[in-house]
Amino acid sequence: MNAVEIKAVHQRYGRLTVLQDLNLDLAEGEVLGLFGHNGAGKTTSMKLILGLLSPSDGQVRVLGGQPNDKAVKRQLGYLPENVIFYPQLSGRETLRHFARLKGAALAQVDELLQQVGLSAAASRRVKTYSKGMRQRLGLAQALLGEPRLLLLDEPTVGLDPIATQDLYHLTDRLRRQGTSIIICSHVLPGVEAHLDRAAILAGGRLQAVGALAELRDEAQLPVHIKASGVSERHQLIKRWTDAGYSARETARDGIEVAAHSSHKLDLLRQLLGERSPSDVEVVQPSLEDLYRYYMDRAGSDSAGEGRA
Ligand SMILES: Nc1ncnc2c1ncn2[C@@H]1O[C@H](COP(=O)(O)OP(=O)(O)OP(=O)(O)O)[C@@H](O)[C@H]1O
Repeated sequence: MNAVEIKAVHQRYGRLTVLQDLNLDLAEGEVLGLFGHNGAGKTTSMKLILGLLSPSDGQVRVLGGQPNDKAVKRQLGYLPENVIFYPQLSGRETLRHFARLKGAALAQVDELLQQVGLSAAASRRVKTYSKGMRQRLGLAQALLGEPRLLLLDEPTVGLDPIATQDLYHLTDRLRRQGTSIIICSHVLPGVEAHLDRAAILAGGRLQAVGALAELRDEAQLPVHIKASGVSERHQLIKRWTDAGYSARETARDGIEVAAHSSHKLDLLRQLLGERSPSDVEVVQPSLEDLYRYYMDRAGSDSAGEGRA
């Protein structure tokens, strides 16, 4: 059974269609990144999964049931984009309040405060918390009741680099325990190593979904080979430029060449065999590169639709 099944969903607000024919599944224990521009439809998709909205058309099933079923809701955890708490309550009181609302064990509260690094601040009022601390409290709130499905909307906003890493280590651990997770984020660097698949939305349409390797295969973006300490690099650059590659000099006897992935090994052999570089790095297209590719493609598609 999939944790989430979204089939042929259209979502309209009045006359505005914000999701068009959305089809998306999430397997149990899978981590999916959901990306898209402002207004692409990410939060709307989350709200459909949470049962806060009913689809105008199509079907959404969550953990084998209806999203608004109470038994299903109890197994969901949600970190909203803007977390709002009662400022007068302490962190611990806040979590106890949410635990009661959710029917989760109060015994979890201190354990979760520790997990998100808020034990020392547990008795302080939330109004004295920094933005990052409030975000961590929001995360602890989402983890109450050991959810089988966790939805995280912009979870790293306000988190410092170590707290961001800790968050991703936590999602890694939850995934190993079988939790299904959807992460919506505009902060792409750092997240890709923690995803099974990425989904890219633009203008309410799903532009791409798959493992990063699959998206790389589809997008056919170039791999960049960078090397430093290359002897007689001008000859090599000339040879590669003549062969149609985009090659250039970089600092400190460096060289950089962009090539289709299928040419990578051949270029590496030439580089390593003849020029004995002091260092070599192969840079695959990043999630950001893929995101930009699919956004550009969506832009030119809709321009095409406009002309038709
Ligand atoms: N309650 C509402 N009534 C009318 N339109 C809405 C409502 N909620 C969202 N929208 C519109 O639906 C579209 C998708 O919004 P949504 O919040 O899902 O986008 P998002 O991808 O989460 O954006 P962001 O990255 O800015 O959070 C936008 O055009 C938005 O203006």
